[in-house]
Amino acid sequence: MERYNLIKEVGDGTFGSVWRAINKQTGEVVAIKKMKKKYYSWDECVNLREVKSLRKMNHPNIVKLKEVIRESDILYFVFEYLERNLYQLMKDRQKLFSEAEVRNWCFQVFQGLAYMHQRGYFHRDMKPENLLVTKDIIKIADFGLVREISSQPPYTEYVSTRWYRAPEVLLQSYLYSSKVDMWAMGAIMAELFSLRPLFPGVSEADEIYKICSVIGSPTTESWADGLKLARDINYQFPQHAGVQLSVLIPSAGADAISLITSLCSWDPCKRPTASEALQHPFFQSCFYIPPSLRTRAVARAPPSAGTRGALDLQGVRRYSGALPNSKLTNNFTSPKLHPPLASGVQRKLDIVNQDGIKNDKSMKTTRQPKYRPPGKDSPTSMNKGRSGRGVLETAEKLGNMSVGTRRQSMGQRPPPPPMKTGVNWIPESRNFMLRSTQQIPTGRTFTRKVAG
Ligand SMILES: Nc1ncnc2c1ncn2[C@@H]1O[C@H](COP(=O)(O)OP(=O)(O)OP(=O)(O)O)[C@@H](O)[C@H]1O
Repeated sequence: MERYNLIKEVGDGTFGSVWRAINKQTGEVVAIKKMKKKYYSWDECVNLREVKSLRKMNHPNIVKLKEVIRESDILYFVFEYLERNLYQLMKDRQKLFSEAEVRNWCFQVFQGLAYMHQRGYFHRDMKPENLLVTKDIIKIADFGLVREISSQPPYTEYVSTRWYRAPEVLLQSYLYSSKVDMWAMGAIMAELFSLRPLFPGVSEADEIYKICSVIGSPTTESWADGLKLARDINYQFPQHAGVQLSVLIPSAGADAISLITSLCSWDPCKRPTASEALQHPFFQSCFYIPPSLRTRAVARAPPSAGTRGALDLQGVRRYSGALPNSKLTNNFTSPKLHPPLASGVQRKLDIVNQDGIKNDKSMKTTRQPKYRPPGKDSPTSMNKGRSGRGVLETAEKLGNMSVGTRRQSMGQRPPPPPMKTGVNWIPESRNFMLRSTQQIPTGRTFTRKVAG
């Protein structure tokens, strides 16, 4: 760690604090995540999901893990640095993003997701804070909860941040899939358009209530498996007709509404895959630029979601035309805006901003209340879903609360050193190496609050 100068703490997550740092040798700016838990052997470290999955991923829209360092039983991840996360961008925003901006970001994120899912992983904690942005480029970060698709269910940890949590996870299905990331993307897309969360539940039960209020309660047609899942735990969905998303998100065009609708389908099977989403008409004006061409492209066009200006790039493939399925149809029927949806949400943010200034004021935009997303439901970030709670307890909790509450490039590297205690390494795909340091001071703690 003596190779790095730590500049400033830029994030404080469940598992670690993140610092902006500079590599003294190369001058490169990096992000260093100092894990909160202690690691007493390398074996423990290499088995971490974040390490195992990120080692295998090399994609322009997935944050690069450059190096892993273990020193004095503290584990540090060295990532490429990105300027801001999407939540920070939205929080500071005074006017709505243009559709072109939303399209460009989403196109890139879906490319990252398509790559990840095709490589056999799903993220499980997609949220604006985990999408990092530098200029036009957006990358998926935080692989702490990533899962191998081939891993055997049941998945007993209760994952993801509430507002972006898929209904099957809320209902504690043992069998969820990469489609949980697609649900989250629907919610994130809507939020990018409106600068307010689509399903801002204040509890798990309220989360389901909010979802029902917006997309209408599930039916046999829309999610037969979900009704069965609910029956199995003795849970009754609150009954709502739903609203027109186009009314709720007036700044989104018809194609965007169609894609959000499709992503936020009750039934995971009815949500498009990431690759299918890339083919949606919403992205008709986007051009896929293969990663190998992106360095060349970057000087002339946004790197991942090319605009028409990128047409002359060699090797550019155009996605166009509608998907040949009915999943993309907006099938909302009720024009009635449910009262909770109109009320908005008031939250407080208590976090250090980019300039290191602690901000605990209520966040407000000119158009709607600013907000602070919830943390995960437990301090450890994962609730032990079924292991700590029986299904009856879960149903009771959901029932009681819903009814009546209204419901990261390194230069030349030496060959990989042997992995042993006290030796640091860099993932194989990016070469390994190790040093030692003590430079990261004990992390300060920032608290986040959700007001009211
Ligand atoms: N590569 C990076 N470049 C710049 N900032 C980063 C980087 N990685 C993380 N951050 C910042 O640190 C925050 C927390 O990082 P991260 O999500 O990896 O930590 P975590 O402990 O896993 O958090 P969580 O509570 O979401 O699980 C991010 O929201 C982001 O603002």
